[in-house]
Amino acid sequence: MTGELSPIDKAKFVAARRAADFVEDGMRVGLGTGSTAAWLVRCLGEMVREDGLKFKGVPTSTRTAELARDQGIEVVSLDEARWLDLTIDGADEFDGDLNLIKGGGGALLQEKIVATASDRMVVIADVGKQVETLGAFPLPVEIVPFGWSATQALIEETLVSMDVLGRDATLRMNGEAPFVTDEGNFILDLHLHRIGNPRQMALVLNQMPGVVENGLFIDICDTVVIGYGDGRVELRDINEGTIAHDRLDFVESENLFTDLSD
Ligand SMILES: O=C[C@H](O)[C@H](O)[C@H](O)COP(=O)(O)O
Repeated sequence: MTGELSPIDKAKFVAARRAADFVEDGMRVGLGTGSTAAWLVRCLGEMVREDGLKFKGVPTSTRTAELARDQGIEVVSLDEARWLDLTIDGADEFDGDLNLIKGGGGALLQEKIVATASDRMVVIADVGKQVETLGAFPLPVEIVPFGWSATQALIEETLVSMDVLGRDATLRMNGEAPFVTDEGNFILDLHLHRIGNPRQMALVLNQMPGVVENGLFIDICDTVVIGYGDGRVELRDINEGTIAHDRLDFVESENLFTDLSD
């Protein structure tokens, strides 16, 4: 069964499985969105059902909320939890300073609010998400629908003077209609290729009237769990660098892996 899954899926799985061990009884935990975070939610569901793990999960999207409930996880809102011990989420890119691009799945706004309300953010990612400089992945920016093309024009104009290689901002579509986020907004994907100064970019974007939030997560992530297709995982901490190398035994975890991928 494991042989039918791609190395990238295995890498996502092992990162998620390793990070699930950070969750302890009684914690309030932010649950990310995306394919890697979905592995995490399934792993945690298994731990709730099989091992009696007890924690409250705060989802970062309606789809994560649905999956978490299906898995038997107790789901509460951020307003009920107020403050979280931990958030575990995926990323589209991470750099050497553990700064991130997120929002490929359109959930960046709730993800940033939840991660910022947490004592610790752990990112789970396959090694292909690691980059020297952020920006090859188009940067998602959540904008209000009103006057969206004026916001698009303002962003493109502003990018001309910044340390980026591209300036196209394309409206994300869902078939024939604009993609709409859980908060009822649109997404512009900025094709920058290289973001020389992510901190400055994040500040400049968030100062524009139509912009709600951008997908740059600066100084938010504390730890990255990097998964490899052969089962290896590396834990990298913002202060201490690499803190552990592990390997998940696919033979031992094959049942879990098989059950979860159904
Ligand atoms: O909006 C989506 C999120 O930021 C995801 O965490 C990110 O796009 C990574 O997703 P995936 O794990 O599917 O690559």
